Amino acid sequence: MGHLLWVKDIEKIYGSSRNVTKALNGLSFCVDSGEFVGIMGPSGSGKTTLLNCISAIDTVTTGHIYIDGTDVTQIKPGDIARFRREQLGFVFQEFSLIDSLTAYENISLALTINGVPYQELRVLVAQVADALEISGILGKYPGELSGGQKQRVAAARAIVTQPALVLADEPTGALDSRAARRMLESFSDMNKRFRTTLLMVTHDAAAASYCSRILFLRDGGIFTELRRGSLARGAFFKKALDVVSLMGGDAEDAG
Ligand SMILES: Nc1ncnc2c1ncn2[C@@H]1O[C@H](COP(=O)(O)OP(=O)(O)OP(=O)(O)O)[C@@H](O)[C@H]1O
Repeated sequence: MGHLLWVKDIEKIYGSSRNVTKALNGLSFCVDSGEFVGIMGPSGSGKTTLLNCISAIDTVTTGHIYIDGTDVTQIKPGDIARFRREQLGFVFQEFSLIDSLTAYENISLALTINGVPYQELRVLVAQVADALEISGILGKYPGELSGGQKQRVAAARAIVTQPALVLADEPTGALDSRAARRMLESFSDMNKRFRTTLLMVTHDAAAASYCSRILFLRDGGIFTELRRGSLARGAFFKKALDVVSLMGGDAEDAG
């Protein structure tokens, strides 16, 4: 099949006969291994619904979603948690770290659950901590970290299991612009260094300009897509802004 993620003709309909919302409307696209793909689109265009369907948090009404050849829509309920733990990494706007665990423990938790031997676990955590420049704060608790540090710990936790795909939903939404930039540089670095495949929902064209490709959703379908190619980030940002304004959004915020 060749593609790491293949979203094939999905529809997601919420509600019953009198109050129906088609959140996703015949949506199809592919992501290759090693891509860093941004998802943009106005509020209500289906971005979160899409991430929820890809991660089997929600079910599609029709269609199929393949991750590394496995049809997510056909996974038995009892196998979903394991599939998520082994194949996916998540980064959310609100960090979702466990406050009673140190940064090190937060990052290594999934490895412990997966039964990774202690020595191997130490090496894996050290490697991602180094890449995300958080080696010096691994002993701290989330309450002792800045927003940007917390988000880099969350990113380390997402990639330490070497998942097929990392899903990020507004990962810079709660960060100031400097911390956001650093986080996005970390994502870019993770993408290049570990060949991590990333799918990132964002309202922010500047954040999306770190991606190699941006998919623009409207009314639950693909409005258009942009490829960065050899463009400098600034030029890609301008192209993304043009699409945002064409879609009727605001220059700073497509939502
Ligand atoms: N649980 C639900 N029940 C009914 N309708 C829903 C539900 N979740 C989402 N929707 C509807 O589906 C559509 C897509 O919503 P979704 O949250 O995916 O959009 P979004 O692009 O992520 O928006 P935002 O940028 O505001 O987060 C919207 O019209 C929304 O009202």
